[in-house]
Amino acid sequence: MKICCIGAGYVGGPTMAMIAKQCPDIPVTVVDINQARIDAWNSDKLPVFEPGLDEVVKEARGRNLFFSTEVDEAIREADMIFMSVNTPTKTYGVGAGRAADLKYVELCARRIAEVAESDKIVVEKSTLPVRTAESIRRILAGSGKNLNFQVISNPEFLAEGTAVEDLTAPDRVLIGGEESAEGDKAVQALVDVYAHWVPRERILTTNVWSSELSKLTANAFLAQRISSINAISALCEVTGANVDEVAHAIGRDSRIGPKFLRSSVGFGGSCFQKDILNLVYLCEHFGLPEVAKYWEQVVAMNEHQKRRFVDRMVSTLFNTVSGKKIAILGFAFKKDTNDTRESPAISVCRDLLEEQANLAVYDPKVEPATIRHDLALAEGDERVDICTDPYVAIRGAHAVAILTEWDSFKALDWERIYREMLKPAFVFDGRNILNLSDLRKIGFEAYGIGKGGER
Ligand SMILES: NC(=O)c1ccc[n+]([C@@H]2O[C@H](COP(=O)([O-])OP(=O)(O)OC[C@H]3O[C@@H](n4cnc5c(N)ncnc54)[C@H](O)[C@@H]3O)[C@@H](O)[C@H]2O)c1
Ligand SMILES: O=c1ccn([C@@H]2O[C@H](COP(=O)(O)OP(=O)(O)O[C@H]3O[C@H](CO)[C@@H](O)[C@H](O)[C@H]3O)[C@@H](O)[C@H]2O)c(=O)[nH]1
Repeated sequence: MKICCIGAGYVGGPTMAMIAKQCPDIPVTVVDINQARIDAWNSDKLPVFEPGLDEVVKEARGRNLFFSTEVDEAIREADMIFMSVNTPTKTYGVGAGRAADLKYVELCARRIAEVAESDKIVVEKSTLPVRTAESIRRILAGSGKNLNFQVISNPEFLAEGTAVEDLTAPDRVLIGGEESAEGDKAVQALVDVYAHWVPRERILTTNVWSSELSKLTANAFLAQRISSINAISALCEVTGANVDEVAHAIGRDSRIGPKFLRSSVGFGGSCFQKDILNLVYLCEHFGLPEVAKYWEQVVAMNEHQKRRFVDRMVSTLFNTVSGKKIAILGFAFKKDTNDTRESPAISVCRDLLEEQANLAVYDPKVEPATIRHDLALAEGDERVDICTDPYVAIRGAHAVAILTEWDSFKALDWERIYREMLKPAFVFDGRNILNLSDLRKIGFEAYGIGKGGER
């Protein structure tokens, strides 16, 4: 058995590194058209920051894990091909702003159809709309070759920042296949790969459509929990209730459970918004407008939460931030990642710039070039200073906004920060990681999400 994975991104790289680590008997080649990315995977500075990933890659790379740009060769040699390419929201034409753009997936399928010389199991690892396997099958069948192509679905549930942990001990692995003898054989081949380290009872097998739909559904449910608690946070702020206490109290009900109830400035990341919009589009496509509207509200509430955070900052800062220095702590969409895709920090910073604030941004892992790109800053734009030291970012600022829950922010010397800020010194904790009453004792005017301000 030989494995190839097309797409060496946040999913392809870590998942294949884990398979290679756990299955030393299986050669795994990860290919990508992006030469710089492949070079980085072959270097000491991996393109993806994930705790524990360096060790996993170092153990397997060169032994049975390879990164390459030789896409055709890897396809030809493999028995099983994972498609782990990006599936962003479509920005043009029919379904723009909602539907998933499947052009990269289709290109992969066409490439496989063109160069394959033997039977292949094609695994959908990318997140795809339900029934994509049908299109892939048709494209593969169009090759006119007398080969057996089995298309199975194996969505990935890892979260960034905990990818290695999630891949080492997944809650479940989901594999969906065609309901036929050939389909069962293909599913079994992938079950055998995961069974190297995942307990058999955690490997779920379903039909292919259930598997595809379960991925979108899982993300919709997860994001819905955040939007639900964030909706309640707005009510907490005007009533004197504390959203952390409410979350704790409801989470103790075993039917609700305590996880994923952290109120925040809003959810980010490359998946939640994209996947919900994809679900919304599918519902509309299948003539279910009420269902579409229901899920769309999860995204609308998230937009509202981000905007509400900025509005609260501006109104608290005497209704203007024009010309004021605001320190931004954290730019990644969550801690322990250098990924900024759909990070709430992007919209918060853009809105503050719109209000003519000057920003000093510090993030321990995000590259300055990424921040400049995300904020669409022109060369020499002096409104945003990207700092490598949090104390420099905060010195002389009117306010600090915490936008990512990096642990290091809790350990900062807040007494020193208070001394070095303008007074009154405001803290807006968009992640509820700081103890507001301690900050108030120091002298700060401190605000959290879902908590009243200085009283
Ligand atoms: N990021 C996550 O945490 C996460 C988790 C679960 C599922 N997913 C899903 O996994 C898929 C991949 O996500 P990602 O975050 O890894 O994306 P990514 O953008 O980091 O990586 C995708 C890679 O595919 C490459 N690629 C695109 N077309 C190609 C082609 N024709 N041939 C070779 N390489 C090609 C790109 O160059 C890129 O490096 C998406 O469908 C996403 O929704 C992502
Ligand atoms: O209680 C919470 C939990 C998360 N978040 C935010 O929600 C976003 C997403 O976080 P998380 O889900 O942990 O990270 P992702 O890497 O986006 O992972 C999600 O998206 C992936 C891609 O589809 C799935 O594989 C994962 O299962 C799913 O958790 C981040 O901005 C978090 O800060 C909150 O605001 N409150």
